[in-house]
Amino acid sequence: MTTIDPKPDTHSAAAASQPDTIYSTPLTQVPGFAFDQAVARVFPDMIKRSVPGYAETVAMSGIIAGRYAQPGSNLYDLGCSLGAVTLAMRHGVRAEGCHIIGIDNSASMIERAEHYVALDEGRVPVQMLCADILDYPLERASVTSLNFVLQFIAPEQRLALLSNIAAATLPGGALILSEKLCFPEQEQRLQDELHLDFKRANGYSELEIAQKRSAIENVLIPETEQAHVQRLQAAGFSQVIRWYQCFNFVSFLAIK
Ligand SMILES: Nc1ncnc2c1ncn2[C@@H]1O[C@H](C[S@+](CC[C@H]([NH3+])C(=O)[O-])CC(=O)[O-])[C@@H](O)[C@H]1O
Ligand SMILES: O=C(O)C(=O)Cc1ccccc1
Repeated sequence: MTTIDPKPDTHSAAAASQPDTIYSTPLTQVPGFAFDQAVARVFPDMIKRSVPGYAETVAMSGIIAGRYAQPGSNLYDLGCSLGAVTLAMRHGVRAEGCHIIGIDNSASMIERAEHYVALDEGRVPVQMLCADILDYPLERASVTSLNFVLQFIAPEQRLALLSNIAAATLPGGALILSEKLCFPEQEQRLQDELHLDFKRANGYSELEIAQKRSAIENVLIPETEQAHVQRLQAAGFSQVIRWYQCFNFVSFLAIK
């Protein structure tokens, strides 16, 4: 029997991460959040402690890649950061002749991602590129991942990006879209509280939580589930399902 070996945690950055203390001391002015060197250094710890369900979306990207990868096609990890999804897809793919391309416009992220990919012993060729996903030409895509990335793209550019992805996707191909959601007022309060409790339980102080919140305001712009589903359909995907949700973080599977 062939078994899938997801391994993203031991193979990638997660094992070697430094603790996230970026917002632990009071800042006179909190700068807008950026994926710079300081963030890249602590990223595995930061995302694990900040995004409920992150490990599951990464691991299941490998499972989804196993089902949807087509022979001789490309798999894209757009906004790949340190390449966690890239490596999960690499260990999930069974089809022959596939290539995986990870793209991120943060040089600090790509530099580190290349290191983790070099340490990984996968059969499928992987390329890590420092580029803007808004103008990178995609082709012959069977599986594309946007794992908590669209939320950082200006809202007016989101439809064009998704339309480009859909146009480059082979019939029957898939897009995995993971996002922070927003909700009608009452549910928003409840989901926010649960997310805050998650951060507290992971050791973040009230100061860290408050300063991070201020840093991501107007940088991470969440939308409703309805807005995402409608836009995915408008972009050219014929079927959209929500396959996962943990508090205010969700993942959709869109099929062309
Ligand atoms: N226009 C752009 N072009 C390229 N990259 C971009 C752009 N805008 C933002 N990014 C990149 O998108 C990534 C978002 S993090 C993704 C986690 C990863 N997917 C993971 O599964 O570990 C999510 C988070 O931190 O919440 C960063 O590395 C940015 O540099
Ligand atoms: O920390 C938060 O509140 C988030 O919404 C998630 C996040 C995770 C990593 C970088 C920026 C935002």
